[in-house]
Amino acid sequence: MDEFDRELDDELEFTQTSSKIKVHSTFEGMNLNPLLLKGIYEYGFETPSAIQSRAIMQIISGKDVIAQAQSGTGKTATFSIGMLEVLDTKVKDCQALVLSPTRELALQIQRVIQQLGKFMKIQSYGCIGGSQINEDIKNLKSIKKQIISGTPGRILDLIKRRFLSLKSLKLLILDEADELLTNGFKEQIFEILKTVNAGIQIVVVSATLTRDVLEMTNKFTSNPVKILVKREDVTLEGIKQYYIQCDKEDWKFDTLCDLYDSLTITQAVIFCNTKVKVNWLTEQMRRQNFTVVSMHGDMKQDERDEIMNDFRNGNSRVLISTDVWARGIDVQQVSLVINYDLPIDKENYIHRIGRSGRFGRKGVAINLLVKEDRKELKALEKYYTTRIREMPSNLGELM
Ligand SMILES: Nc1ncnc2c1ncn2[C@@H]1O[C@H](COP(=O)(O)OP(=O)(O)OP(=O)(O)O)[C@@H](O)[C@H]1O
Repeated sequence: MDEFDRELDDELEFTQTSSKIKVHSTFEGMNLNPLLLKGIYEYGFETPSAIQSRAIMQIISGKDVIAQAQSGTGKTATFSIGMLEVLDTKVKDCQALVLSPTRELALQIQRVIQQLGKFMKIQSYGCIGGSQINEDIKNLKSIKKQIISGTPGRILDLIKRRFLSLKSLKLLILDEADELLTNGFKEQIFEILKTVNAGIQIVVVSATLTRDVLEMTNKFTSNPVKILVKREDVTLEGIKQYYIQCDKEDWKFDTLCDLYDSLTITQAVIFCNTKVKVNWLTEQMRRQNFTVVSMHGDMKQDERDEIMNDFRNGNSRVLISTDVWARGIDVQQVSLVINYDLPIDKENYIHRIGRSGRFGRKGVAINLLVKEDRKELKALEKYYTTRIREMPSNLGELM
Protein backbone atom coordinates (compact mmCIF):
# COMPACT_ATOMS: atom_id res chain seq x y z
CA MET A 1 0.00 0.00 0.00
CA ASP A 2 1.52 3.33 -0.98
CA GLU A 3 1.22 6.58 0.94
CA PHE A 4 -1.80 7.75 -1.07
CA ASP A 5 -3.72 4.51 -0.55
CA ARG A 6 -2.98 4.60 3.13
CA GLU A 7 -4.28 8.15 3.41
CA LEU A 8 -7.40 7.26 1.45
CA ASP A 9 -7.97 4.25 3.64
CA ASP A 10 -7.56 6.35 6.74
CA GLU A 11 -9.96 8.95 5.37
CA LEU A 12 -12.59 6.31 4.62
CA GLU A 13 -12.29 4.78 8.04
CA PHE A 14 -13.52 8.01 9.58
CA THR A 15 -15.73 9.56 6.98
CA GLN A 16 -17.75 6.78 5.44
CA THR A 17 -21.35 5.91 6.18
CA SER A 18 -21.70 2.38 7.54
CA SER A 19 -22.91 -0.13 5.03
CA LYS A 20 -26.28 -1.92 5.08
CA ILE A 21 -28.25 0.53 7.17
CA LYS A 22 -31.86 -0.51 6.95
CA VAL A 23 -34.37 2.19 6.00
CA HIS A 24 -37.66 2.16 7.93
CA SER A 25 -40.03 4.18 5.83
CA THR A 26 -42.90 4.37 8.35
CA PHE A 27 -43.10 5.00 12.09
CA GLU A 28 -45.43 1.98 12.48
CA GLY A 29 -42.74 -0.21 10.93
CA MET A 30 -40.41 0.68 13.79
CA ASN A 31 -42.43 -1.32 16.28
CA LEU A 32 -42.44 1.53 18.79
CA ASN A 33 -44.21 1.69 22.12
CA PRO A 34 -47.84 2.54 21.14
CA LEU A 35 -47.84 5.48 23.56
CA LEU A 36 -44.78 6.89 21.85
CA LEU A 37 -46.31 6.32 18.41
CA LYS A 38 -49.41 8.17 19.59
CA GLY A 39 -47.20 11.06 20.72
CA ILE A 40 -45.44 11.18 17.35
CA TYR A 41 -48.72 11.38 15.45
CA GLU A 42 -50.22 13.86 17.86
CA TYR A 43 -47.13 16.03 17.31
CA GLY A 44 -48.08 16.09 13.64
CA PHE A 45 -45.49 13.79 12.10
CA GLU A 46 -46.76 11.37 9.50
CA THR A 47 -43.70 9.84 7.89
CA PRO A 48 -40.09 9.75 9.04
CA SER A 49 -37.50 11.93 7.34
CA ALA A 50 -34.41 10.39 5.75
CA ILE A 51 -32.34 10.57 8.93
CA GLN A 52 -35.25 9.36 11.08
CA SER A 53 -35.87 6.36 8.84
CA ARG A 54 -32.22 5.32 9.21
CA ALA A 55 -31.02 6.39 12.62
CA ILE A 56 -33.95 5.81 15.00
CA MET A 57 -33.71 2.03 14.81
CA GLN A 58 -29.93 2.13 15.13
CA ILE A 59 -30.29 4.09 18.37
CA ILE A 60 -32.93 1.64 19.58
CA SER A 61 -30.57 -1.27 18.83
CA GLY A 62 -28.28 0.08 21.55
CA LYS A 63 -25.27 0.85 19.37
CA ASP A 64 -23.27 4.04 19.49
CA VAL A 65 -24.44 6.19 16.59
CA ILE A 66 -22.94 9.11 14.71
CA ALA A 67 -25.79 10.80 12.90
CA GLN A 68 -25.24 13.61 10.44
CA ALA A 69 -28.05 15.15 8.40
CA GLN A 70 -28.71 18.52 6.80
CA SER A 71 -30.13 21.35 8.91
CA GLY A 72 -33.83 21.21 9.66
CA THR A 73 -34.31 17.58 8.59
CA GLY A 74 -35.46 16.27 11.96
CA LYS A 75 -32.40 15.24 13.94
CA THR A 76 -33.99 16.28 17.23
CA ALA A 77 -36.91 13.91 16.82
CA THR A 78 -34.47 11.24 15.64
CA PHE A 79 -32.65 11.05 18.93
CA SER A 80 -35.72 11.92 21.00
CA ILE A 81 -37.77 9.05 19.58
CA GLY A 82 -34.83 6.65 19.89
CA MET A 83 -34.29 7.75 23.47
CA LEU A 84 -37.94 7.52 24.49
CA GLU A 85 -38.15 4.00 23.11
CA VAL A 86 -35.12 2.72 25.04
CA LEU A 87 -36.19 4.41 28.26
CA ASP A 88 -37.38 2.11 31.02
CA THR A 89 -40.42 4.05 32.23
CA LYS A 90 -40.45 2.16 35.53
CA VAL A 91 -36.97 3.42 36.46
CA LYS A 92 -37.29 6.94 37.81
CA ASP A 93 -33.58 7.89 37.82
CA CYS A 94 -31.96 9.89 35.04
CA GLN A 95 -31.43 7.47 32.15
CA ALA A 96 -30.77 9.82 29.26
CA LEU A 97 -28.85 13.08 29.05
CA VAL A 98 -28.81 15.45 26.06
CA LEU A 99 -26.06 18.06 25.88
CA SER A 100 -26.25 21.02 23.53
CA PRO A 101 -24.33 24.29 23.22
CA THR A 102 -26.97 26.96 23.90
CA ARG A 103 -29.63 27.44 26.53
CA GLU A 104 -32.42 28.11 24.07
CA LEU A 105 -31.57 24.94 22.18
CA ALA A 106 -31.42 22.83 25.34
CA LEU A 107 -34.90 24.03 26.33
CA GLN A 108 -36.27 23.54 22.81
CA ILE A 109 -35.02 19.94 22.84
CA GLN A 110 -36.57 19.29 26.25
CA ARG A 111 -39.92 20.57 24.97
CA VAL A 112 -39.76 18.28 21.92
CA ILE A 113 -38.97 15.28 24.13
CA GLN A 114 -41.78 16.17 26.53
CA GLN A 115 -44.27 16.50 23.66
CA LEU A 116 -43.27 13.30 21.89
CA GLY A 117 -43.32 11.42 25.18
CA LYS A 118 -46.54 13.06 26.35
CA PHE A 119 -48.51 9.80 26.65
CA MET A 120 -45.64 7.89 28.23
CA LYS A 121 -45.78 10.01 31.37
CA ILE A 122 -42.03 10.51 31.47
CA GLN A 123 -40.32 13.15 33.53
CA SER A 124 -37.93 15.39 31.60
CA TYR A 125 -36.20 18.57 32.60
CA GLY A 126 -34.07 21.37 31.11
CA CYS A 127 -30.95 22.47 33.02
CA ILE A 128 -29.38 25.63 31.65
CA GLY A 129 -26.90 28.24 32.74
CA GLY A 130 -28.16 31.72 33.55
CA SER A 131 -31.09 30.45 35.61
CA GLN A 132 -31.06 30.04 39.37
CA ILE A 133 -29.19 26.86 40.20
CA ASN A 134 -31.29 26.58 43.35
CA GLU A 135 -34.36 26.18 41.16
CA ASP A 136 -32.66 23.24 39.42
CA ILE A 137 -31.68 21.70 42.73
CA LYS A 138 -35.22 22.04 44.07
CA ASN A 139 -36.70 20.59 40.88
CA LEU A 140 -34.28 17.69 40.68
CA LYS A 141 -34.94 16.85 44.33
CA SER A 142 -38.72 17.05 44.22
CA ILE A 143 -39.42 14.62 41.37
CA LYS A 144 -36.79 12.44 39.77
CA LYS A 145 -36.17 13.27 36.12
CA GLN A 146 -35.69 10.44 33.65
CA ILE A 147 -34.43 12.62 30.81
CA ILE A 148 -32.37 15.78 31.14
CA SER A 149 -31.49 18.25 28.42
CA GLY A 150 -28.94 20.86 29.30
CA THR A 151 -25.92 22.99 28.58
CA PRO A 152 -22.55 21.50 29.59
CA GLY A 153 -21.55 24.05 32.24
CA ARG A 154 -24.73 23.77 34.30
CA ILE A 155 -24.86 20.00 33.97
CA LEU A 156 -21.27 19.66 35.14
CA ASP A 157 -21.93 21.99 38.05
CA LEU A 158 -24.91 19.91 39.16
CA ILE A 159 -22.92 16.67 38.84
CA LYS A 160 -20.01 18.07 40.84
CA ARG A 161 -22.30 19.31 43.58
CA ARG A 162 -23.94 15.88 43.61
CA PHE A 163 -27.41 17.13 42.83
CA LEU A 164 -27.45 15.22 39.57
CA SER A 165 -26.61 11.54 39.69
CA LEU A 166 -25.82 9.73 36.47
CA LYS A 167 -25.49 6.28 38.02
CA SER A 168 -28.46 4.95 36.02
CA LEU A 169 -27.55 6.78 32.83
CA LYS A 170 -27.65 4.58 29.76
CA LEU A 171 -27.75 7.07 26.92
CA LEU A 172 -25.79 10.27 26.28
CA ILE A 173 -26.59 12.48 23.29
CA LEU A 174 -24.18 15.14 22.06
CA ASP A 175 -26.23 17.45 19.87
CA GLU A 176 -24.30 19.94 17.71
CA ALA A 177 -21.43 17.66 18.62
CA ASP A 178 -18.82 19.44 16.51
CA GLU A 179 -19.50 22.61 18.48
CA LEU A 180 -19.41 20.73 21.79
CA LEU A 181 -16.12 19.07 20.92
CA THR A 182 -14.32 22.27 19.98
CA ASN A 183 -14.35 25.83 21.24
CA GLY A 184 -15.04 26.44 24.88
CA PHE A 185 -16.98 23.24 25.56
CA LYS A 186 -14.50 20.47 24.86
CA GLU A 187 -13.02 20.26 28.36
CA GLN A 188 -16.44 20.23 30.01
CA ILE A 189 -17.64 17.48 27.69
CA PHE A 190 -14.67 15.28 28.49
CA GLU A 191 -15.17 15.98 32.20
CA ILE A 192 -18.79 14.90 31.93
CA LEU A 193 -17.73 11.82 29.96
CA LYS A 194 -15.43 10.89 32.85
CA THR A 195 -18.38 10.81 35.24
CA VAL A 196 -20.60 8.47 33.21
CA ASN A 197 -20.51 4.68 33.46
CA ALA A 198 -18.21 2.94 31.04
CA GLY A 199 -20.01 1.39 28.12
CA ILE A 200 -23.10 3.60 28.07
CA GLN A 201 -24.57 4.29 24.66
CA ILE A 202 -23.40 7.51 23.00
CA VAL A 203 -25.09 9.31 20.12
CA VAL A 204 -23.26 12.08 18.27
CA VAL A 205 -25.37 14.45 16.16
CA SER A 206 -24.80 17.43 13.87
CA ALA A 207 -25.36 18.83 10.39
CA THR A 208 -21.61 19.36 10.13
CA LEU A 209 -19.04 16.81 11.23
CA THR A 210 -15.49 17.43 10.15
CA ARG A 211 -12.90 14.71 9.88
CA ASP A 212 -11.19 16.01 13.04
CA VAL A 213 -14.41 15.74 15.00
CA LEU A 214 -15.12 12.26 13.67
CA GLU A 215 -11.64 11.24 14.69
CA MET A 216 -12.18 12.65 18.17
CA THR A 217 -15.35 10.60 18.64
CA ASN A 218 -13.07 7.55 18.55
CA LYS A 219 -12.03 8.43 22.09
CA PHE A 220 -15.45 7.84 23.60
CA THR A 221 -17.53 5.75 21.20
CA SER A 222 -17.10 2.11 20.43
CA ASN A 223 -17.61 0.78 16.94
CA PRO A 224 -20.28 3.41 16.15
CA VAL A 225 -22.77 3.14 13.32
CA LYS A 226 -22.12 6.13 11.07
CA ILE A 227 -24.72 7.90 8.99
CA LEU A 228 -22.90 10.72 7.28
CA VAL A 229 -23.44 13.33 4.60
CA LYS A 230 -20.81 14.10 1.96
CA ARG A 231 -19.62 17.65 2.11
CA GLU A 232 -21.03 18.44 -1.34
CA ASP A 233 -24.49 17.36 -0.10
CA VAL A 234 -24.55 19.40 3.11
CA THR A 235 -26.22 22.50 1.65
CA LEU A 236 -29.94 22.25 1.00
CA GLU A 237 -31.43 22.77 -2.45
CA GLY A 238 -34.35 24.62 -0.91
CA ILE A 239 -32.19 27.38 0.54
CA LYS A 240 -31.14 29.79 -2.17
CA GLN A 241 -27.90 31.60 -1.43
CA TYR A 242 -27.03 35.08 -2.63
CA TYR A 243 -24.53 37.83 -2.03
CA ILE A 244 -24.69 41.59 -2.32
CA GLN A 245 -21.41 43.30 -2.97
CA CYS A 246 -21.28 46.33 -0.69
CA ASP A 247 -17.59 47.07 -1.04
CA LYS A 248 -17.37 49.29 2.03
CA GLU A 249 -18.58 48.28 5.50
CA ASP A 250 -20.61 51.54 5.70
CA TRP A 251 -22.69 50.54 2.70
CA LYS A 252 -24.00 47.41 4.35
CA PHE A 253 -26.34 49.38 6.56
CA ASP A 254 -28.14 51.15 3.70
CA THR A 255 -28.36 47.85 1.85
CA LEU A 256 -30.00 46.24 4.86
CA CYS A 257 -32.47 49.12 5.20
CA ASP A 258 -33.39 48.65 1.51
CA LEU A 259 -34.07 44.98 2.23
CA TYR A 260 -36.25 45.60 5.28
CA ASP A 261 -39.62 45.18 3.51
CA SER A 262 -38.53 41.74 2.31
CA LEU A 263 -37.40 40.81 5.81
CA THR A 264 -40.88 41.28 7.19
CA ILE A 265 -42.66 39.13 4.59
CA THR A 266 -42.31 36.27 7.07
CA GLN A 267 -39.53 36.26 9.66
CA ALA A 268 -35.82 36.92 9.30
CA VAL A 269 -32.62 36.52 11.28
CA ILE A 270 -29.64 38.83 10.78
CA PHE A 271 -26.28 37.55 11.98
CA CYS A 272 -23.37 39.71 13.16
CA ASN A 273 -20.07 38.35 14.43
CA THR A 274 -19.96 40.22 17.74
CA LYS A 275 -22.32 41.26 20.52
CA VAL A 276 -21.12 44.86 20.17
CA LYS A 277 -22.09 44.84 16.53
CA VAL A 278 -25.50 43.33 17.29
CA ASN A 279 -26.14 46.19 19.74
CA TRP A 280 -24.85 48.78 17.30
CA LEU A 281 -26.92 47.48 14.36
CA THR A 282 -30.06 47.22 16.48
CA GLU A 283 -29.68 50.83 17.59
CA GLN A 284 -29.02 52.07 14.05
CA MET A 285 -32.06 50.23 12.69
CA ARG A 286 -34.28 51.59 15.43
CA ARG A 287 -33.03 55.12 14.79
CA GLN A 288 -34.31 54.72 11.24
CA ASN A 289 -37.66 53.59 12.69
CA PHE A 290 -37.32 49.95 11.70
CA THR A 291 -38.75 47.44 14.14
CA VAL A 292 -36.14 44.90 15.16
CA VAL A 293 -35.30 42.82 18.22
CA SER A 294 -31.94 41.43 19.22
CA MET A 295 -30.44 38.70 21.31
CA HIS A 296 -26.93 37.75 22.40
CA GLY A 297 -25.05 35.99 25.15
CA ASP A 298 -24.48 39.04 27.36
CA MET A 299 -28.19 39.55 27.94
CA LYS A 300 -29.89 38.33 31.09
CA GLN A 301 -31.64 35.01 30.65
CA ASP A 302 -35.05 36.55 31.43
CA GLU A 303 -34.59 38.96 28.59
CA ARG A 304 -33.37 36.21 26.24
CA ASP A 305 -36.45 34.13 27.14
CA GLU A 306 -38.79 37.00 26.43
CA ILE A 307 -37.19 37.75 23.06
CA MET A 308 -37.30 34.08 22.10
CA ASN A 309 -40.97 33.81 23.06
CA ASP A 310 -41.92 36.89 21.09
CA PHE A 311 -40.00 35.70 18.06
CA ARG A 312 -41.36 32.16 18.27
CA ASN A 313 -44.94 33.32 18.37
CA GLY A 314 -44.42 35.82 15.56
CA ASN A 315 -44.83 38.99 17.65
CA SER A 316 -41.44 40.11 16.40
CA ARG A 317 -40.30 39.45 12.86
CA VAL A 318 -36.72 40.62 12.48
CA LEU A 319 -34.12 39.35 14.91
CA ILE A 320 -30.49 40.47 15.02
CA SER A 321 -28.20 38.01 16.75
CA THR A 322 -24.78 36.42 17.10
CA ASP A 323 -23.89 32.78 16.57
CA VAL A 324 -25.80 32.03 19.79
CA TRP A 325 -28.67 31.70 17.30
CA ALA A 326 -26.70 29.84 14.62
CA ARG A 327 -27.40 26.29 15.66
CA GLY A 328 -30.45 24.17 16.15
CA ILE A 329 -33.07 26.83 16.86
CA ASP A 330 -36.22 25.87 15.04
CA VAL A 331 -38.66 28.61 14.05
CA GLN A 332 -40.43 27.37 10.96
CA GLN A 333 -41.54 30.83 9.85
CA VAL A 334 -37.98 32.03 9.31
CA SER A 335 -37.51 32.18 5.55
CA LEU A 336 -34.68 34.67 5.28
CA VAL A 337 -31.23 34.77 6.85
CA ILE A 338 -28.84 37.65 6.39
CA ASN A 339 -25.17 37.42 7.12
CA TYR A 340 -24.37 41.03 7.91
CA ASP A 341 -20.91 39.63 8.58
CA LEU A 342 -19.68 36.39 7.05
CA PRO A 343 -19.25 33.82 9.82
CA ILE A 344 -15.77 33.09 11.09
CA ASP A 345 -15.97 29.36 10.45
CA LYS A 346 -17.33 27.41 7.52
CA GLU A 347 -19.51 25.14 9.64
CA ASN A 348 -21.47 28.02 11.12
CA TYR A 349 -22.26 29.26 7.61
CA ILE A 350 -24.27 26.06 7.11
CA HIS A 351 -25.93 26.32 10.52
CA ARG A 352 -26.81 30.01 10.11
CA ILE A 353 -28.44 29.66 6.69
CA GLY A 354 -30.17 26.54 8.01
CA ARG A 355 -32.30 28.66 10.35
CA SER A 356 -34.42 29.13 7.22
CA GLY A 357 -35.75 26.38 4.97
CA ARG A 358 -36.81 24.11 7.83
CA PHE A 359 -38.05 20.65 6.91
CA GLY A 360 -38.32 21.18 3.18
CA ARG A 361 -39.56 24.78 3.30
CA LYS A 362 -38.04 27.38 1.01
CA GLY A 363 -35.37 29.66 2.39
CA VAL A 364 -33.17 32.50 1.23
CA ALA A 365 -29.75 33.45 2.57
CA ILE A 366 -28.12 36.77 1.70
CA ASN A 367 -24.48 37.56 2.41
CA LEU A 368 -23.47 41.21 2.60
CA LEU A 369 -19.90 41.42 1.39
CA VAL A 370 -17.11 43.90 1.63
CA LYS A 371 -14.31 43.61 -0.91
CA GLU A 372 -12.15 41.33 1.22
CA ASP A 373 -15.02 38.85 1.71
CA ARG A 374 -15.09 37.77 -1.93
CA LYS A 375 -12.26 35.32 -1.39
CA GLU A 376 -13.95 33.80 1.63
CA LEU A 377 -17.23 33.43 -0.27
CA LYS A 378 -15.45 31.65 -3.12
CA ALA A 379 -13.85 29.37 -0.54
CA LEU A 380 -17.30 28.52 0.89
CA GLU A 381 -18.63 27.73 -2.59
CA LYS A 382 -15.72 25.44 -3.24
CA TYR A 383 -15.77 23.74 0.16
CA TYR A 384 -19.46 22.84 -0.08
CA THR A 385 -19.63 22.57 -3.89
CA THR A 386 -22.46 25.09 -3.97
CA ARG A 387 -23.38 28.30 -5.78
CA ILE A 388 -23.80 31.65 -4.08
CA ARG A 389 -25.10 34.00 -6.75
CA GLU A 390 -25.37 37.75 -6.92
CA MET A 391 -28.74 38.82 -5.56
CA PRO A 392 -31.38 39.36 -8.24
CA SER A 393 -33.78 42.30 -8.00
CA ASN A 394 -36.93 40.18 -7.51
CA LEU A 395 -36.17 38.97 -3.96
CA GLY A 396 -39.85 39.05 -2.97
CA GLU A 397 -40.69 36.43 -5.56
CA LEU A 398 -38.00 34.09 -4.35
CA MET A 399 -39.50 33.63 -0.92
N1 LIG B 1 -41.11 13.38 10.43
C1 LIG B 1 -41.43 14.67 10.47
N2 LIG B 1 -42.53 15.13 9.86
C2 LIG B 1 -42.84 16.44 9.85
N3 LIG B 1 -42.09 17.40 10.44
C3 LIG B 1 -40.98 17.01 11.06
C4 LIG B 1 -40.58 15.63 11.12
N4 LIG B 1 -39.43 15.56 11.81
C5 LIG B 1 -39.11 16.80 12.18
N5 LIG B 1 -40.03 17.68 11.74
C6 LIG B 1 -40.02 19.15 11.94
O1 LIG B 1 -38.92 19.67 11.21
C7 LIG B 1 -38.38 20.80 11.86
C8 LIG B 1 -36.88 20.68 11.97
O2 LIG B 1 -36.53 19.62 12.86
P1 LIG B 1 -35.25 19.68 13.80
O3 LIG B 1 -35.22 20.95 14.56
O4 LIG B 1 -35.20 18.42 14.55
O5 LIG B 1 -34.10 19.69 12.70
P2 LIG B 1 -32.56 19.43 12.90
O6 LIG B 1 -32.17 18.43 11.88
O7 LIG B 1 -32.25 19.14 14.32
O8 LIG B 1 -31.97 20.85 12.47
P3 LIG B 1 -30.63 21.62 12.91
O9 LIG B 1 -29.53 21.05 12.05
O10 LIG B 1 -30.94 23.03 12.57
O11 LIG B 1 -30.42 21.38 14.36
C9 LIG B 1 -39.06 20.90 13.21
O12 LIG B 1 -40.02 21.93 13.15
C10 LIG B 1 -39.72 19.54 13.38
O13 LIG B 1 -40.89 19.60 14.16
